[in-house]
Amino acid sequence: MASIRERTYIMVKPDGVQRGLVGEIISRFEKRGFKLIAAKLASPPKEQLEKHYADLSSKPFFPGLIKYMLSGPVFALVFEGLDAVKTGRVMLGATNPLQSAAGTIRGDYALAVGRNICHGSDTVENAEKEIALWFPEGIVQYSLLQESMIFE
Ligand SMILES: Nc1ncnc2c1ncn2[C@@H]1O[C@H](COP(=O)(O)OP(=O)(O)OP(=O)(O)O)[C@@H](O)[C@H]1O
Repeated sequence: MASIRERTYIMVKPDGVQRGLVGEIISRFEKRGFKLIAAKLASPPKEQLEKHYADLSSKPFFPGLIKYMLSGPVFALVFEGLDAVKTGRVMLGATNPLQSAAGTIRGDYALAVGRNICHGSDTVENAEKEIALWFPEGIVQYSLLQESMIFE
């Protein structure tokens, strides 16, 4: 059964930050009912981005992906809530924005796969690894007072 304590790592990529979409992306997750438990603007070193995307290191687009991710700051976020990983991916839309449904973040704000605005964890296991990589200092613990209005 899906947990209401499931966590996902969401990252606004450099194009999303430059285009002023940080607030919009946070707002969509907050309005959906997800609890914001960590957030920061960061300029990560190349090694951290290579670690984050290690599973793609053999892809031909990998060098371009790392260059793009190094082109400006990213905004790192962790949200908690029911089925956060899968629902977060649905909210982001398909990897290639040309295939992303309207109403999704990529479907509303992006056109190119190499400029697709945001990242979202693809499994619960990867989410936990990514949260540890991006927030070694830990996340913020607090109670969401409106929780009984979001979950049964
Ligand atoms: N064919 C491609 N050309 C250029 N960039 C690509 C291509 N495929 C993927 N990417 C970039 O690599 C990122 C990671 O690809 P992956 O297949 O893991 O998709 P994803 O899980 O939807 O994306 P993300 O991990 O960023 O959420 C994509 O979001 C995109 O920025």
